[in-house]
Amino acid sequence: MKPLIEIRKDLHRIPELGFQEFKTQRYLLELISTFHQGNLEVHTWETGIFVKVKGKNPEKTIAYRTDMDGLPITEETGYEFTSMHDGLMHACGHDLHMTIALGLLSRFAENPLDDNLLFIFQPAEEGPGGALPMRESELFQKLKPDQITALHIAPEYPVGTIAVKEGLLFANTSELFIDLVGKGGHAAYPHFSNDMVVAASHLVTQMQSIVSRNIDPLDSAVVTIGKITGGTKQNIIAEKARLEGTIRTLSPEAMVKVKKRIEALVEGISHGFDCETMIDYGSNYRQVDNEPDLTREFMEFAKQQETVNVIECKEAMTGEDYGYFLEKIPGFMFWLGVDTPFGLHHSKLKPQEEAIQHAVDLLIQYFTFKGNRN
Ligand SMILES: CC(=O)N[C@@H](CCC[C@H](N)C(=O)O)C(=O)O
Repeated sequence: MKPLIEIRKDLHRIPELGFQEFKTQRYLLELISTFHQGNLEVHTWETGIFVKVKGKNPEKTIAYRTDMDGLPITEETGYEFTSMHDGLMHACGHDLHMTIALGLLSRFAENPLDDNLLFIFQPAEEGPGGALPMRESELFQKLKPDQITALHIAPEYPVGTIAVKEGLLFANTSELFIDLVGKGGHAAYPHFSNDMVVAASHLVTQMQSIVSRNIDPLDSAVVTIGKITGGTKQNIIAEKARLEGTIRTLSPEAMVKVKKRIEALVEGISHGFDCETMIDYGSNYRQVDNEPDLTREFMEFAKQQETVNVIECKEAMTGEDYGYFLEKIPGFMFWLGVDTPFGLHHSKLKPQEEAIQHAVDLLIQYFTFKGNRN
């Protein structure tokens, strides 16, 4: 097999958006077809893939899940293997996550464990969310694992460090799209128009009070508007404006509360500015809740590995639709240190590639510990 570092470069060159991971799927299938096939069962699902490695004497199935999609970001890493797809980039580490899965799969294809392993290559993590429909698919119901593991790269930790905690690791998320429609007109005659740039600006400012005034200070939430569009030209009053954002909370209850407040403020804007408003919550992800016993066992196991530094971290406001797998299957996710100054979703994100082999070595040990009975 090609060195893992080269595989990661190949995958890095071809980022694709959610449910459009056609080249990525083809690349993965071609590579997997070069692995020892005797113990493998390969199934495609939409642009994703399930690969079962049949165990020698299986009593259970242990799953490893990786995401597959990239982000709509124009890459600025300066890599010689930079994205070949204009405006798209693997800026959240899914190229590394997939490479780690391939490293594990090639190893266990040749040397199966007593138990079955299931590799889940999941599309559309960044949106609209592949985990829930994949989990609900007939295929998954047939292959259903007893335990599941996943990792996410962490720019802030050195290579060799993993960070994890029992219970809540990632937040509940909801996308947020708000459309405002008023009345356009000549910039010199504001009194004949109904300006949606002004209405949208008020709404953005008002929404800042939700976290500071409606959420218990000892709880936490995020309301971020990441994109505003509106209007057509500098001397035309904008008839339409659109806000695009995301909501993050540490409990499903707080998510309901934040949404209620947004709805009340949006209704206020539509009365106050005499405009039409529409709210769309896009895709919603369930919190990532690590099952305590398996997480503790994994942490204890990892601490015994000489090359691994284990940190007990705090929960983060990032989201992950992997939470939907954890809703039904006991398991956990952990952060993998990749030591880079630029954060997730940044156009200059350059994870240290040694982290790949580090994760593969750790997970070979861990799956062998969990899936062999001698
Ligand atoms: C790990 C990570 O960065 N995940 C994404 C998940 C996207 C959630 C959804 N599309 C949203 O924007 O709310 C994140 O942004 O946390």
